[in-house]
Amino acid sequence: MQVKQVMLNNPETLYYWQTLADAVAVYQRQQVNCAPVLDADGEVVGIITVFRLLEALQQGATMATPIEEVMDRKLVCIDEDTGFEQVANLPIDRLIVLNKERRLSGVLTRIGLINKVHRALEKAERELAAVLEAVPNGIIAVDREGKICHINPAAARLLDLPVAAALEQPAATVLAASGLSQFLTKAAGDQFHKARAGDRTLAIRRSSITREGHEQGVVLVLQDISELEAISSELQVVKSLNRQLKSVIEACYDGMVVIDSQGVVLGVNEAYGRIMAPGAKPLLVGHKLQPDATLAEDQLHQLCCLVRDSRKAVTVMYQTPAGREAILTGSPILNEEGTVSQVVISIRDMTELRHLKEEAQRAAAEIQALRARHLAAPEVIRQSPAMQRVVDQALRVAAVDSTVLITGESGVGKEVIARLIHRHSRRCNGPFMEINCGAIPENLLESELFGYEKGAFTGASKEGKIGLLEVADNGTLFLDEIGDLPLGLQVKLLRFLQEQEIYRLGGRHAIKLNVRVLAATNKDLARMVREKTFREDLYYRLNVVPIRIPPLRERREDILPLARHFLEGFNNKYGTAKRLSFAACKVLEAYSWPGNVRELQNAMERVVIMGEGDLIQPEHLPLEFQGERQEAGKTLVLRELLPLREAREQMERQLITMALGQYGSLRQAARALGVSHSTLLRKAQSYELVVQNCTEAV
Ligand SMILES: Nc1ncnc2c1ncn2[C@@H]1O[C@H](COP(=O)(O)OP(=O)(O)OP(=O)(O)O)[C@@H](O)[C@H]1O
Repeated sequence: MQVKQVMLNNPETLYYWQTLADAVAVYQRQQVNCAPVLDADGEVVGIITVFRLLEALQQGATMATPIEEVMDRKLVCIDEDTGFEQVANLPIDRLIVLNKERRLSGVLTRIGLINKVHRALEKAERELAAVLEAVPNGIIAVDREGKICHINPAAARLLDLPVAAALEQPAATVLAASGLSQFLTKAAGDQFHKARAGDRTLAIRRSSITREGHEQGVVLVLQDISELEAISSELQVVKSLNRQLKSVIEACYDGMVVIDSQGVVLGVNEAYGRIMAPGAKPLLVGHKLQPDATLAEDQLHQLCCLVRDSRKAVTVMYQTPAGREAILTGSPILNEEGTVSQVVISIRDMTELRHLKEEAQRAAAEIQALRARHLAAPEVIRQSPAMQRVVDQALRVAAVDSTVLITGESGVGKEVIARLIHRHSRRCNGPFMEINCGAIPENLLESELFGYEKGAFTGASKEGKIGLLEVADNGTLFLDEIGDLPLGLQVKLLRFLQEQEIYRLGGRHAIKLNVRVLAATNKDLARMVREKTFREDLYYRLNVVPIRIPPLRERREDILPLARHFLEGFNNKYGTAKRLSFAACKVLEAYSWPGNVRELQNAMERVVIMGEGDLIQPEHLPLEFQGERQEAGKTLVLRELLPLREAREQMERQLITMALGQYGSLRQAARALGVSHSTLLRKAQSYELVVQNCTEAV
């Protein structure tokens, strides 16, 4: 055979020879013991070892001899398809590569093999390095000894150190500087962890590199999530703000609609439907407002246009088809260019608000009335037949719903009787309201009684006010000092008594009520009618049932029971134990009591507070009592200037009362007064006095 050349395992070195002897010499010189054999075309046709070659040559072998026959036993045969990776770890020195016909196609020594593997690995490594450099995540590979065997630029950047300073360094030390060494240990597991490194937030994941179940190293993947975190927290804030805004709008008692510049509804709450279009199809987000769709929608559309054009907040009033009154305020939201990007419309239901206010006022007034009623339980103390008659009358009249006019001097107990009537009437569970017509200026009195609508007059409260008549609905209104009611109001009161309905000041709607009116006066209303200072029609309307309470001096039997009643009350109040001496009782009984029961009540309180000792003597009583005692029987006491006719009437009334009280008989009394029996009877009748033993009620 003609062997032209032998290629040694070192591919860079080619040796040419003419004879086999040359080849053998090359082998020996290179100190190798095997080599491929190439044919004349340069194709590797076999492998041959030095010793086997010599041996085979000696035995006359040719290149056609099967390879197994000349193969060194230490060699392993592989075919061309077997990968380098699979044989790289085999404990062999030589590798023979066969072609398909199982003929030798090449040979690799360990060095050549490793070189080849290395080259492949280096290529793969270069490709991997390029990939690792390109990825934005930081990657740190740590070998079995715990040293960093790879760190990509992203990781070096995140840890703020040069790649060279980290490579081959103990990973625990390098990562300790950034506080990340804990993630090297198995305890960190293979899930993501969040950690701070400098001013960054990192997501870290640890992966083990294992071979045959043993950990060979660790790879840490680092990701900078600072921006992500910031964006995510911003997103959270925006989401939560959005949620808050939605719930605020929804929780609003007022209606709210947000509309964009094109008239498309961006948001609407439930209150909108309740106020503007109850029961109608709801206004939906995304709906474009149409000018002529519904009244409510048309209103929104118009308001939106007004706000868009003026770029200012606009307020309009709107009356819903159901008769509700609403105030709509549209406010613009301007964008950076200064044009209106959205319009926020708030809708306030004034009807509801007004009703609520009235309800609250009524409730407050009723509470006050209830309290007053419970606090002032009218215990009517009486001993005299005259007062007993008054009480009987009151109880009788309580059962019917008529108007009552209670007359009598100041402090006789008119209010007490009024309360008694209310308490025993069907209305006793309703309010008892009272007003002193003489204590309130005329202009105020009207609004107090009838109430007023908002803006009815200058200075009126914006929301309007409910009047006492309305508060007293289903109850009783006690008009004290009715004689002081101005003429203008007398007309209004009369109208109310006839119609049982009122108009508030500035109001156009009649309000139906169910109120019983009790009136009281210490004035002579009949005379006022004559003098045209009190309306006759009202007088007769009020005077349906008249009750006259006699002054205390005309019912002296009541003085001591009342005095003891008040004394007991004040003893309880002030923790005293005062009682009246016989002499003091006589003084009290003799006194004329111009201030009536109220004066007696005040006197008892003064004595309890000021008097010394428990037994009240005449000297403990107010000075005017003593003076009158001395003067009593001699002269008539006048305390104030009054018209002669009134003085004469008072005097006559007193004298007739005294005479009747003293003699008990009309004739004897007439004789004592020096008038005829019929004159006395006529006068007693005109003064509405009771004449006992002679006639019944006069
Ligand atoms: N018969 C009575 N029994 C118990 N207390 C009485 C009686 N009469 C009057 N009083 C008390 O005397 C005081 C005055 O009574 P009241 O206010 O009813 O009189 P009035 O006639 O309405 O007075 P005015 O004309 O000033 O309005 C009240 O404190 C009342 O409680």
